[in-house]
Amino acid sequence: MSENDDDNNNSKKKNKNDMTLEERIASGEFTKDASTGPLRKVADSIKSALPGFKETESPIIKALILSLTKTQKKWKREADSQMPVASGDIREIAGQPVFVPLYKLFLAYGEQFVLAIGPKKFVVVSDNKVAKEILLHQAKSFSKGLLSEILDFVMGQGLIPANGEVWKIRRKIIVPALHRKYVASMVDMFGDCGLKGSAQLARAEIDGTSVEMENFYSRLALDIIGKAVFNYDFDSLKTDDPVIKAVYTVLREAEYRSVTFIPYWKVPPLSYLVPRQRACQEALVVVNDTLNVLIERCKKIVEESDDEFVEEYMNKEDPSILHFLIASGDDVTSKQLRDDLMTLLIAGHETTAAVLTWTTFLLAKHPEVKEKVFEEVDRVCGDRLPTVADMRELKYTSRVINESMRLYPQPPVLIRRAIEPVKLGGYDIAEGTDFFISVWNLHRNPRLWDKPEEFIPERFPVDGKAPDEYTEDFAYLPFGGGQRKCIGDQFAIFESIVTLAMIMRRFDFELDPKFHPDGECGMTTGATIHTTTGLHVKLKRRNKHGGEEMNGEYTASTKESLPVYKSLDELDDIDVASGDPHAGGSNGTQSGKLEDAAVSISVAEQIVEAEKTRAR
Ligand code: HEM
Repeated sequence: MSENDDDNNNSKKKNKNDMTLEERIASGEFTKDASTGPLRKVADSIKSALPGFKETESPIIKALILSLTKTQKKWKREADSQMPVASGDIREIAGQPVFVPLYKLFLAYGEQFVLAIGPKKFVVVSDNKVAKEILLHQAKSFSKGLLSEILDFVMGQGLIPANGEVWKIRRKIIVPALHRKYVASMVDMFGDCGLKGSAQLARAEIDGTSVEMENFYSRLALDIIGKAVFNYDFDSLKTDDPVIKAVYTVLREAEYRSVTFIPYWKVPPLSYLVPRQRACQEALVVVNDTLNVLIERCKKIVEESDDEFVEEYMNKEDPSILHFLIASGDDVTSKQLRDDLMTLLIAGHETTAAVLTWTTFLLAKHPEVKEKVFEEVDRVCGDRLPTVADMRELKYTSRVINESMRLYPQPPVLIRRAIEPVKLGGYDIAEGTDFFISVWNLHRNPRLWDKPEEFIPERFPVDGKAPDEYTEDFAYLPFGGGQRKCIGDQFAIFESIVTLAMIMRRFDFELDPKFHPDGECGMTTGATIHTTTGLHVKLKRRNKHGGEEMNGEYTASTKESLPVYKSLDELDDIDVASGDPHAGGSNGTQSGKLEDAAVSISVAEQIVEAEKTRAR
């Protein structure tokens, strides 16, 4: 090859490197038939080498062309029985939320294709019938695969990553804990937390400052799930304590690992040498210490109580899932119990926070929908906290949440691995194949949805059944489907309805143009979809129908000098060196707070030391 050829190739490569994924799809790079392309090229070059070849009488040339055409057709038939392959390099999916390029590739390749990134291969599924096969009919042939590997450090054998017998046994034990009476009792707790949250928002409204709602919902959901799972009051709306910091460090690490392609943390020295890995290990110690103390405390209470364990058992003072599990006589190691609690904490926290964030974003962008929600919450809830009975009446609000989960599913992709050979959508699949079921693609597939990109809560009529995987034939999977379906779906829906109703009963809101000049907030992903900018809204008190009681509550709460909470990033600056777990202002005497949080504090102090060393 001459130097000129080299230069030409380089410049071609450079141009390709500069192209966006859309331009590369449009250029046909991905859709060219790789199996027949070379033969077509040979046939074409013979034809162009013989300008008058149509007229040629040469039987040899004719036979050659005929033979090439036949082989080309045979190869094409064979290629059609293979799944299309989108091969590329990591550029196609790095640096952006993974579900975005997967959607573009789905439009180019169809509803089932292989994504080959370097040595890794995944089958990407955007077809509801295939999703139904994987999740429902052939569920036993699939494990959580990569997800189990990614989440092992934090969830161990918890319900989300567990497989086989462990999963079967734990699911049977945990599901009864979320019984009807439990979920109903949680509605009151959601209301109490919503009230605290509203007070926080009222303060910002009076001050005229905008509120970053993604942070707000994350903290509110953490407070709720802490109480619901192990009766621990994080009180994160008011304080920034070391346990909260540790929980967020672990959560962020779980998200980071789920989007990082090279699992360097598996290399033993790196898990200690890389600062973020060391911080994660230390945070895990804090979280585990806290969980151990909670487990021991709960065991003691159960031992001392003479409650009889019956179906739908619930302790009035402590209705938590942990209390149910211990009272049920669940004979399990502390490690397994910790894995279960940690899994419930993570599963129930960021998901609900993300649903509330994106619902608020969509409502801010659609004032006509917002007005309808205002009308409904005013009419149904009046000036009292929402009740379980209201859940059936707040129909339009529910549909708004249903539609928000269609446009922004949390998580946007489900992960599976075939543990034996399977047949799917006419293709033979080998054991060990990894799958991405793109819920994002399913929820926006133009074959399955009318105007898929538009926010139309009315697509799910209020007088019809609430949409789920069965009403929509697996085209709608906000909580997954089949045997691994979410166990907290009802809990999460009620939590979202109550929180939204409480906030919207009290406040109107719009995007703060200072932070969202283009009306957008960007997307980035870990396990759930986050915004890139935060969700900054300006609040305006609603007093159209506000009765005395609510106005009273509003004034009383705003009199208290509530601290405006830190952003999640600012958690890194929290001063835990003082050893005061409630340095943010709380006196640490609320129900459920650990008296002996000192166990964690000493470890937290070490974290601070480690960070200081790192900063130096
Ligand atoms: C809006 C909030 C929530 C959303 C969108 C959501 C979504 C999901 C999805 C899609 C799955 C299936 C994952 C898969 O098939 O790979 C799942 C599983 C699970 N979810 Fe949720 N979830 C939410 C809230 C909760 C809550 C509040 C809890 C607990 C209190 C919870 C506990 C779980 C557990 C334990 C599993 C694993 C079930 C199993 O594999 O057997 N989730 N969730």
